[in-house]
Amino acid sequence: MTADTIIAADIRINARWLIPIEPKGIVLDRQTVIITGSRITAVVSQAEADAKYRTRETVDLPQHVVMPGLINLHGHAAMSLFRGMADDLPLMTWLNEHIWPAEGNFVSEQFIADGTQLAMAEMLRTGTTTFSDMYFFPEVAAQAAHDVGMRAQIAFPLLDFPTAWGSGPDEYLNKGQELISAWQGNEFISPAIGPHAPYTVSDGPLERAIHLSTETGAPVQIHLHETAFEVAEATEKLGQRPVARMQSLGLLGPNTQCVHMTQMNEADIEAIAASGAHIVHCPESNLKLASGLCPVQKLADAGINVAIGTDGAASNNNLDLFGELQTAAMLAKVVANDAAALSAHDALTMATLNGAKAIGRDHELGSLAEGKLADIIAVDLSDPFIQPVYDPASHLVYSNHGRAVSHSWIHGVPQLQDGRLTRIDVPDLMLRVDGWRERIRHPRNQ
Ligand SMILES: CSC[C@H]1O[C@@H](n2cnc3c(O)ncnc32)[C@H](O)[C@@H]1O
Ligand SMILES: [Zn+2]
Repeated sequence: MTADTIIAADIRINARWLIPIEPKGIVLDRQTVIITGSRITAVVSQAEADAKYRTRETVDLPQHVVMPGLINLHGHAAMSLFRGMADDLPLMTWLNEHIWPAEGNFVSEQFIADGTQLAMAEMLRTGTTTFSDMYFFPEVAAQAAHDVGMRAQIAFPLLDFPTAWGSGPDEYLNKGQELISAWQGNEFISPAIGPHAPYTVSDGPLERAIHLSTETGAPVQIHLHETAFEVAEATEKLGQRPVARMQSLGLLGPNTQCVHMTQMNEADIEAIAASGAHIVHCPESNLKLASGLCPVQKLADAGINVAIGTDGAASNNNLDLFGELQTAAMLAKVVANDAAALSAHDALTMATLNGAKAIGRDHELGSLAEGKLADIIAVDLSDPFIQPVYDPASHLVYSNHGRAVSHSWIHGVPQLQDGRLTRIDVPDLMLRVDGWRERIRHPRNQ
């Protein structure tokens, strides 16, 4: 090889193991990922990298598995400030008696800025590089994610009633339109439309949300079939199950992400499959609020794309997507009565490529391949809790927790180095978070 055949690049990551996600089920040994600017320009053996590439930086990860960054497809980031505030309650009691009153008292632009940063710190520490958010002041959340350099789908909220962010559907939709105009086409932030749920949004605003989605191409994300109560109440009051109502309104389609999806019958599954809508599975929130079970394997067998999300830290109570995968894989087996349901590799695909598909970005995110964006994580498998290593995919899902994530890059920019965040001032953030704890827990607010 002569000097002029040597290729110049920016970063070289030498990994002990590599899980590219595509092709599915593959684990490669001693591979190198080459990054040039924001993209992966090669995935080659370390010997080939030695011969062909010269980079300005080399990162040796001799005990690590390298894979695409995780995609947390459903959450309410700033609700991290309400973590542990109201536990052991069913959904409607949790919302009506605790969360909605607290949101009325505390949600403001500063609450969103600080809470979103807290959530991003946790997500980055545990391997997430792209997240989806549905919460108030989405313009503040979008700016917060952009400032840190995280990728995010930011869905503006749509409800029938007033909140800290607006007086009702007209204002939510007007402000939402502004959010879409401001961020559409941005490489980091994808604006989206977030009608809260069938029981909080009536037909008129839902139809306007569908129209806005068709007009702008912005995806819709909605909580749907979260609890048995939701389905029973809708059936009794409206004579229709929520999935059927969404189908007749025209909300189901390839640009729609349905979150939770418990209590599904055969007709619901058929309707979702035929529409091409995506499902976002949130197993830990479903378990903690005793909401119900999502039949993940059955949905996948029906050809539905199933992604995964943590939901907010007030109902989970963490944003560790590796922990969520463990729960998802374990639960899928019981629900399907089949220990082979949702294998470790299927679970990893759910948190990467399936998430990318749901937001329409699988051409550039969700796997490690030449030309894709350099959103990459490394997990250190050297600790006793994760040894010995026969199959790194098994450990990532069944033995790991996000605490073993050591490095991450988003758009080729390092976000986590040896477990330390590069773009968030954690001590300063903790002071602000503690200020919120004092305000929220002050006796006058009890
Ligand atoms: C439309 S802004 C988000 C709105 O949703 C509330 N919320 C948080 N978690 C859940 C959940 O699991 N189901 C339904 N609603 C949820 C949040 O508190 C905001 O008010
Ligand atoms: Zn939610």
